[in-house]
Amino acid sequence: MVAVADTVTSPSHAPVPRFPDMNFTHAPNELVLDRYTIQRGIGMGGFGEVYFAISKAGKEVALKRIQRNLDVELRGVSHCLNLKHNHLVSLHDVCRDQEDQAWVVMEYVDGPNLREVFNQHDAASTEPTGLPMQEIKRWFQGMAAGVDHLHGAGLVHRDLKPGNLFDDNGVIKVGDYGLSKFISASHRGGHTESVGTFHYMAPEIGRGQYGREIDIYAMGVMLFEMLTGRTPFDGETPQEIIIKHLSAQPDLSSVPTPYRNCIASCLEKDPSLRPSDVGSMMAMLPWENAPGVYYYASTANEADAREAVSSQVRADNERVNQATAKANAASQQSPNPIPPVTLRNPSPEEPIARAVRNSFYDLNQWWRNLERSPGSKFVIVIAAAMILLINTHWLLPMLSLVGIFYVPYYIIRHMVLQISDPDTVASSGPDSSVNHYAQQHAGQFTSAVNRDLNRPTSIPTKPPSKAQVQQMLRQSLSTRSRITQAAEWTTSGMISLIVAATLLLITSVIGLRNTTISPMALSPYVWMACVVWIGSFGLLGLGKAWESSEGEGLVRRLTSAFLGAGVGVVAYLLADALMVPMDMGLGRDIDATSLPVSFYQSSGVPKAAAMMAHFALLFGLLRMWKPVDPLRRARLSLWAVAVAVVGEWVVHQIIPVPQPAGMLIAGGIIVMTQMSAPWVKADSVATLRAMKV
Ligand SMILES: Nc1ncnc2c1ncn2[C@@H]1O[C@H](COP(=O)(O)OP(=O)(O)OP(=O)(O)O)[C@@H](O)[C@H]1O
Repeated sequence: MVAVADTVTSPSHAPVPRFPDMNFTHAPNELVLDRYTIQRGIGMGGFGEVYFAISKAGKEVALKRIQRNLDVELRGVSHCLNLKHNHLVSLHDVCRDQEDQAWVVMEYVDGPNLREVFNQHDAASTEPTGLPMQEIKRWFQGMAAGVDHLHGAGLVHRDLKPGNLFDDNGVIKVGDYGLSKFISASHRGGHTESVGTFHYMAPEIGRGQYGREIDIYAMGVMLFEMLTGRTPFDGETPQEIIIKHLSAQPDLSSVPTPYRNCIASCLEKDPSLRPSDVGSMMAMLPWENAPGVYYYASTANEADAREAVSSQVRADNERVNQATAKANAASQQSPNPIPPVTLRNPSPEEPIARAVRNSFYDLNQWWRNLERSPGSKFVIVIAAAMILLINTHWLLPMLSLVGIFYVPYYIIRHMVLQISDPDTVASSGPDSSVNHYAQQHAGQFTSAVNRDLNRPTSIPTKPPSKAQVQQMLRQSLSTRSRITQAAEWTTSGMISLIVAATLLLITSVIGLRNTTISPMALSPYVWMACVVWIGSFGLLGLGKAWESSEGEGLVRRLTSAFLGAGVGVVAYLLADALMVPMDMGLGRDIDATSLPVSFYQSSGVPKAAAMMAHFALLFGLLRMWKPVDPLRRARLSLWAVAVAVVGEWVVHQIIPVPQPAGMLIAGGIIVMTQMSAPWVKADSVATLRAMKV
């Protein structure tokens, strides 16, 4: 053994040794595995020593030298090499040296691990306190994204704990995944195994069950620790801690209320009672998703998950996770399981977009792992730039062409999926806002119910009534900030703009199929599309403002009528500007001469007042805001469209407007608002009701 840490001549950017007193097997400047020069020892864990080393090409790596007596199945560990994710510490290689010593080569993470952050925080305070909320969110969301990716790939971490979470220049990364599975557990432990390791171990580990629920349990423990500065089950010895895991109930009194339900659920002794996946767990927290982060759901994205791993990995996981399958089968038979709130991304990523994204990711990974000197890398960049420049004459037109076809296809696909997706908690916006909705509804609902019933843990008795569920959902909606609401409104508005453009295309293609296309022929269609969009944008705004309560009917009708009047004015002005003939269809039902002069010209053409009155009556009479309510029964109800069209016809009998434009506008507004407005699917509500909270 050589004491190395204090004799290191490490590069200036290398961090200060964390364990200066430790004895490491390898000394600085020693070449291992024929290509890595040891710089210094970083630390020792349950599996062996970890070194900071530099490859021949100058790349920084962390080398884990597995303890000699451990029985390592390297073939198994190598499966983890397939996993690439922003929130996972990359495993570069797993190999043996000439002495048959096993090594794991991985990405070197410069920043501290969460254990070190906890220690620093503890040192600064006299009694245990939680980390700042922003930090908790950052660490936890990063961990969740990494663990979710592992689970999606069919892997269970098995050793989640603060020491395995790293802060890599602001990006939280999960390390050490998969290793414990391939290293014979019976040999693990050694002199470095600390009591700390046992704080995060789920009770079923003792029975040899290693489903992903053990990771959920560990995440629950860590969330508890981040919030309170203590672990839920503590003790002097491993045995004491294990007994508490097996039998004691966590004391959640020091945990802030919005997090209690989630933690209580994660710390259930019975794995089948825990959230079934990371997405369900995150949905129970009062947080929005980090931008661009989506979670696999237990059932929803299995197809995507399968794509993420090779068949070899799956075969291996099947073998290793048989115990998990048994546990899950048992859980299905167990009485009264709490159904997981599985809320999913409504539109699986478009295949071409995914392929492009993956290619960029692979390119990026290849570049980062490329063992070339900075000089040769520079030459490669210049060569690539030259090749691109020389080919711009055909590349640019081709890209534009792809854009012209691909962008509309992408948008339409996205919209169609939003409507047809059976399990969606729908939203008008991009995926992030869907997840946001899902989280708001599920997470805040459950915590709100518990708050309401003054019940901190999740031991249920009676499911809430439908009215209670609705009230809870509205309550949860009311907690959202104005800025969030405004952002959602704008997103809905953008979606409805696209729907309006699509409607314009469809109606004009049908309407003008036998006519020569001219600006004059096109103008009524453009006019209708504009009016429909303005009407639905206004309604979406009302819907957003009113979504958190049932509201007072008369006030809403009056407000809605005002909005209708505004739509009427805009319709009138636009018709004037676009020179749309406004006398079409007017004489069909009512003789123009019998119309009031203040509303109509002598030719029967409606004045602004007629348009205002018509749409005000329509909007007030039909309660047009109803199709925008996120708790409406169906996302797109054709009944609502039919009612709007018939209602408009009835109003037309009293205050005529051009037809069939009037009916098309009324129907169009209802179609567009329903397609663009967020919606909580009835089944999701039923699932929430079924939760015995
Ligand atoms: N990829 C890495 N980059 C930088 N430091 C690392 C890396 N992996 C591990 N370390 C550090 O090396 C030390 C030992 O890590 P190791 O994972 O072996 O032990 P552990 O997490 O304490 O225990 P266990 O082996 O039970 O997971 C820790 O201080 C850890 O922060």
